[in-house]
Parts: sequence; C-alpha cells; structure tokens
Amino acid sequence: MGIIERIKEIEAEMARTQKNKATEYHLGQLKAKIAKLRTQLLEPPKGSSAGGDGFEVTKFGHGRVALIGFPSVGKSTLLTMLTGTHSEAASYEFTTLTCIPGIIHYNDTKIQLLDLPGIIEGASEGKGRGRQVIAVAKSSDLVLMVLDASKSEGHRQILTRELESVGLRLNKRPPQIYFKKKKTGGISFNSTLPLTHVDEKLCYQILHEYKIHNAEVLFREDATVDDLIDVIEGNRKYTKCVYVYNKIDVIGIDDVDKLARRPNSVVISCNLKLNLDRLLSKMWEEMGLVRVYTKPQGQQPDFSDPMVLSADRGGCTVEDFCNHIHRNLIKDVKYVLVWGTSARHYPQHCGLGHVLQDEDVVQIVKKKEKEEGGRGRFKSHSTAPARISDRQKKAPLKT
Ligand SMILES: Nc1nc2c(ncn2[C@@H]2O[C@H](COP(=O)(O)OP(=O)(O)OP(=O)(O)O)[C@@H](O)[C@H]2O)c(=O)[nH]1
Ligand SMILES: [K+]
Ligand SMILES: [Mg+2]
Repeated sequence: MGIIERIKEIEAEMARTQKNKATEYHLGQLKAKIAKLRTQLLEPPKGSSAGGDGFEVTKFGHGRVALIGFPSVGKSTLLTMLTGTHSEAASYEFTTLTCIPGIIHYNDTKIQLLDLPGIIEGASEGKGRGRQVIAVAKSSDLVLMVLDASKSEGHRQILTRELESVGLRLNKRPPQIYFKKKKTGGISFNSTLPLTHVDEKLCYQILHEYKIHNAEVLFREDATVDDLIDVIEGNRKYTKCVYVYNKIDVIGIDDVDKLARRPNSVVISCNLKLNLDRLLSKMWEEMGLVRVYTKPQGQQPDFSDPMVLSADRGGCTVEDFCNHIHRNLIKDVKYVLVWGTSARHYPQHCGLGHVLQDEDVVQIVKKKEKEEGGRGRFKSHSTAPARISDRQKKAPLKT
C-alpha cells in the first residue's frame, strides 16, 4: 500500500472513532502516525534528482513572496501589474506551468515576487504541480494567497489545508513547548500552567509512536496534540500570509466590504487597478524589513541605499548589521551611534545587542578611532538629509 493510501485509511479510522476521553489517546496516536507518513511523503523519492522542471528560481532581493492560489484567480495578471515582468494570463485554467519571478521595487528595497501554477485540492499529495508549488511557498518569506472574490469562500480553507498538510503554518507562531531528546533518563514531562488538551500519558504515547524514550518536555502554553506533534516533527515552516481577494470588480459593494474586513485580507481588482497600493503596503508591513542607513563620520548617510535586515532572515541587531557589512568588522567595533525610532535620544550610544528599527541611521565607531569632534562637542550640520523620518527630522544628524 502506498503512503497516500495509508494516510487515507488512518483518516477514515479517525472519522469512524468517536471523540471522547476514552478514545483521546488512540486518536492522538493516529494523528502522530499521519504526521509521520506526511513527512515521508515530503522526502524526494530515492534516486530522483531534485527538480529540473523549471521550478528552481534563484533567491534574489531582500525577501521572497509567493503567489499561491487556485487556477485563473489572476496570479499572473497580478505579477505583471506589480513587477512589469510579463507572465502569460488567459481565461483558461493552468495557463502558468512553471515558476516565473519578477521584482517589486518598494521603499528602496527589492522584493522577489514569484508567479506559480494554480493549485487544486490534492496538491499536497502530488496532484498537478502541487508539490513543487508548495515547496516554493515554503521557501518564501510571505505567501500571498490569491482568491477569486466571486468564488466560494471554501477555496481559502482548501488551500490552507493543503499547505498545512505539508507542514506550512500560516499566520501562526511556533507552539510554546520546549522539547529536547536525551540519551538517558526517561521522559520528563512538565508544564508551567494547567493543561486541558494534553496530559502526561498522552504525551508519552505520542513520543512512544516516534520511538522516543528519553526526552525533556515542557509545556509553556495550553497546547494541543497537534502542537506537540509539530514540535516533535521539527520541520514546520511558520510563514505569514496575506489573503488577496482579486476581481472585486465583478461583485457587489456589500460583499467587497465584508471581504475587506476579514483579518489579513486585502481586496483588489487587477482589471481596474484597484487597491494595489494598499496590497503593496500590507505586503511591506508583513515582511517586517528593516532599512538601516550607514552614516560615515562627518558625512550624511546615503538615503537611497539602505542595508536591509529582517528578523526572520538573520536578525536586526547592531551585530547583525555589522556582520552584513563585513564578517570581520565586528571585532573592531567599539560601539555604534544610532539615530531613529530605536534610539531613546540622538544619537544613542549602543552596543552589539541593540535592536535596530526601520529607517534607523547607524554610525560605527571603531576601537582606537575617535569620534569626530569628541564626545559632547558634536559639530552641527545645517543640511538636512534627503529622506528621513519625521522624528529624525526634528533632530538633525550630527557627528
Ligand atoms: N474581472 C476580472 N478579471 C480578472 C482580474 N484579474 C485577472 N482577471 C482575468 O482572470 C483570468 C485569469 O487570469 P490569470 O492571470 O491567467 O490567472 P492565474 O491565476 O495566473 O491562472 P493560472 O496560471 O491558470 O493558474 C484572465 O482572463 C484575466 O484577464 C480582475 O481583477 N477582474
Ligand atoms: K489562467
Ligand atoms: Mg498564471
């Protein structure tokens, strides 16, 4: 029997099983069995080289955004509108057959946008090009789930389920469960609060299913069996997702209004070029990119050329910033001067652990190097920098 059939069989058994206190251990075990099979399903078949079908696109820019959706919802039309790269669009389904990259230039950063073939129910089990598409979604910093505003709301749930079943978690944070395998000592099970979904016995049973007999488990929230399985599997990808309802030109204003009020949703019309700027700003917000401008001593920063950091990709501390400039820089850094929203006063003397925020300005002060003019005797500059946030404008950059 193939893996997919075995998953189907276990799912059927779960559906037959009544949910109550007596069956909860058994159901938990079945969930773990399915999770294990799904993980097997993700491993590439032996002897096959990965890809080779036009899906591997080199990462480019400061972040990657994937367009995921059913066929003919307008993914390619949207890519063409936002990036200027032409991607064939037509009224028939499966017009797009590979991954097509474009670049969005936004706030002096470059964001890679990927157009992808439409996916359908069963994609995670290999229907259509589902598995390749989902692999691209997993490699992205943000998923734009494109939906046809005139079609059934069920599509959103079907797609979410497909992505979930291959370990992609949309708009969720990792469960607060500490889990560490050990060599000896048995299983230690603890929690920092009363648990209502999982008890010691259930936890043991799940671990047993994974043949784990020595481990430390600490629940820091009232997590579920599914959360525990996610933590044990350890291969889950937590990604932000914006729901993009396209084609609002074909529905009534009341329906548009309802969709627009949903969480993490943006309503657009590619045909009428409606709300695309809102989509871009939402995308920017969700990506959480942090632009940092380097200020050489005695000069104004170049506000058109930021260093782009991100909490998801490498972090936003002063140390991350220095490492971005040069691997060996860090050992020469004495401290940095920071202007911008992360600073309490201008300039603030900060250490390597200081967390930078978008549009901060940083000057590196190296060891054995004196600040220009010395501390407390900053030269003032009368020329205001070209682009700077309002708060920064109030305090012209000195030093
Ligand atoms: N009414 C309306 N039609 C649109 C809009 N955006 C795209 N379309 C149409 O929807 C159809 C499908 O558009 P595509 O961009 O090919 O859709 P897709 O999601 O890339 O489709 P596949 O590649 O086949 O998965 C085309 O006929 C587009 O002209 C819109 O905002 N309003
Ligand atoms: K199409
Ligand atoms: Mg397309």
